[in-house]
Amino acid sequence: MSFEDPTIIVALDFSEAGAALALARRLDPAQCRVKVGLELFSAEGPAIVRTLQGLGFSVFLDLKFHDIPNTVASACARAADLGVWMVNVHALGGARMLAAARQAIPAGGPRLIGVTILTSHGPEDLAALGLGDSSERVRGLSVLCREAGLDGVVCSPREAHELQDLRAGGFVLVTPGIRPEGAPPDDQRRTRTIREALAAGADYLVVGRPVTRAPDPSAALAACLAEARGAPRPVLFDT
Ligand SMILES: O=C(O)c1cc(=O)[nH]c(=O)n1[C@@H]1O[C@H](COP(=O)(O)O)[C@@H](O)[C@H]1O
Repeated sequence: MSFEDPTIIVALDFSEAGAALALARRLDPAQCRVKVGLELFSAEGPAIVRTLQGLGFSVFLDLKFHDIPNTVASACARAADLGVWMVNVHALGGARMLAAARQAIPAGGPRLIGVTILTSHGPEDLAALGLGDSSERVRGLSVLCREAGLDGVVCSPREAHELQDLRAGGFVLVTPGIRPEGAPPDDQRRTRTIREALAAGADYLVVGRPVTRAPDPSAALAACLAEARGAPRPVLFDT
């Protein structure tokens, strides 16, 4: 892990700016990035993004856009205006929606990432949705995202090792569903530890409650960083 490229993204899932900023101020922007998701953005809007940027954080705007191509493209353009580091859309929006999102983000704008299959989905959820096996589905959607020119995907750390061939050329794997050994999964279903996720070839790890709801969030993040530093990483052969 280097100063320029923190691997861990802390999910600031809070209901208002005060709590989110109190937590952010205990974190070091050189050590982690932060994610603003549906809850915090719905409460505080673009202002919270700008405040976090002002504190020195690069921000992943996680609003998981999923709509008709024109609507998603316009939303991506507005996200790019905010100067965020990363933004995501649902891969299940399909090839035309992904292509429209890609076109809407200017060169040098945020990294555009496709959410494949949510890490909260287990086999029963996938069966009920008619989506079948998660690894096959994640691979198919990841290929779709790559073909549309996206910069990477969100997948579970359980699928990361099967997507290593797609990482050539800088396509990144972002993995939420991170839980320390023995910790409760909460609503997540496809989880792994930090060490396992990095060993499987994830590029960025999204960590929420294990840090933000810890009695000492700074110590919890320090433990995550130590685990990340000690993790083996697969060698990436660029073809
Ligand atoms: O796109 C995401 O960030 C995301 C995708 C996914 O499949 N699963 C998932 O958990 N997330 C987000 O990652 C974070 C995980 O939080 P914790 O479960 O608290 O670690 C939440 O903010 C989710 O919204």
